[in-house]
Amino acid sequence: MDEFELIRRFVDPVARATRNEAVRLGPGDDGAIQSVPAGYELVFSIDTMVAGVHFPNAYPGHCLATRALGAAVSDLAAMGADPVCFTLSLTLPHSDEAFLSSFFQSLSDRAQALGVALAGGDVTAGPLSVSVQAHGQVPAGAAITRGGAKPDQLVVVSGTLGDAAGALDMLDRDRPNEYQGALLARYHRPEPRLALGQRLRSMATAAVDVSDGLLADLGHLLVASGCGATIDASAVPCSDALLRCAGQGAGVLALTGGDDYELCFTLPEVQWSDELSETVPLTVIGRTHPAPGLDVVNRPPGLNRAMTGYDHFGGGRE
Ligand SMILES: Nc1ncnc2c1ncn2[C@@H]1O[C@H](COP(=O)(O)OP(=O)(O)O)[C@@H](O)[C@H]1O
Ligand SMILES: Cc1ncc(C[n+]2csc(CCOP(=O)(O)OP(=O)(O)O)c2C)c(N)n1
Ligand SMILES: [Mg+2]
Repeated sequence: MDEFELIRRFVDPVARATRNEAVRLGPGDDGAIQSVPAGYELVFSIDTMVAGVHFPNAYPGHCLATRALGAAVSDLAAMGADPVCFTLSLTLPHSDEAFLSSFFQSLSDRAQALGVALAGGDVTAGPLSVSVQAHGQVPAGAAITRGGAKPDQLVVVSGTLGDAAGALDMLDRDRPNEYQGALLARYHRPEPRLALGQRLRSMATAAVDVSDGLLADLGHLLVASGCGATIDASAVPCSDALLRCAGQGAGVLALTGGDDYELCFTLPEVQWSDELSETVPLTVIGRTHPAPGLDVVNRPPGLNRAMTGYDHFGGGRE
């Protein structure tokens, strides 16, 4: 199958199935055209996933599609944006039909569920990697950035942390038990917290999605905001599945493991209410303060000072 047949057979049907009215021109031209309503701003972000780095070298096409799209759209959630469309850059060692059908079928299903249209992309031959640029929109001025946290605000996280990192050493398991299966699902199928991000638009002062690890990503938020925080490690939410699979190791995974794509955000205390947890459970894990730095109390066994999260040039989890 040549490049153009691949586009005709696999890309075009997904573009048709996911099409929305904001995409005025989809795949087929030199560029795509997206209309942004008056009073809105475009939010966009690109993420690349490389075989052997972000996913195992032997990885089913359908898992790769859900993982790459979920991770990319998660950045829109962290900004409080409404998802609109995406472009896809695919580098493939060869045009394997079975792999491509599985990849594009799952891409189509997931894109429809997340409300993003495939607007364009690129296909090249080479070592397997996938880049997804996600586009969203927000009312002008309403995006949540990493830089708005102020001292004496709550530090909150969604869902549970450490699950996807807990799955790393079971990725090649044929028959996972129920708990291992739950962790693997978190790794293969990231769930961008879109509804939460949109809800937080008028409330959170800063937000980040947890891709590298909580300590690393919250650290980025604090540096951007020019303040510090103290968090209680024993308050960081871990799933039952992680506790059963990782035991004593769960605490370190929750603080330093990446790939969960939960949101971590700061909130003035007056904005806190239980009903914020409607779409996903939320947990207050600490509070910001004027002095820079991230302090962790009730540190779990095995957490050393240098561990924060994934660094591509620092040898993985530091
Ligand atoms: N090659 C690059 N060119 C321009 N900006 C970059 C590049 N790599 C990273 N950045 C920017 O640096 C910031 C941090 O990147 P990253 O850690 O990848 O963010 P995220 O976790 O949201 O994907 C982002 O704002 C991103 O746009
Ligand atoms: C097979 C495999 N999958 C996943 C990981 C863990 N991992 C790889 S990259 C990464 C960080 C997230 O990727 P990055 O490109 O930094 O995403 P971004 O922060 O830009 O969203 C993590 C936690 C691993 N070590 N091995
Ligand atoms: Mg990135």
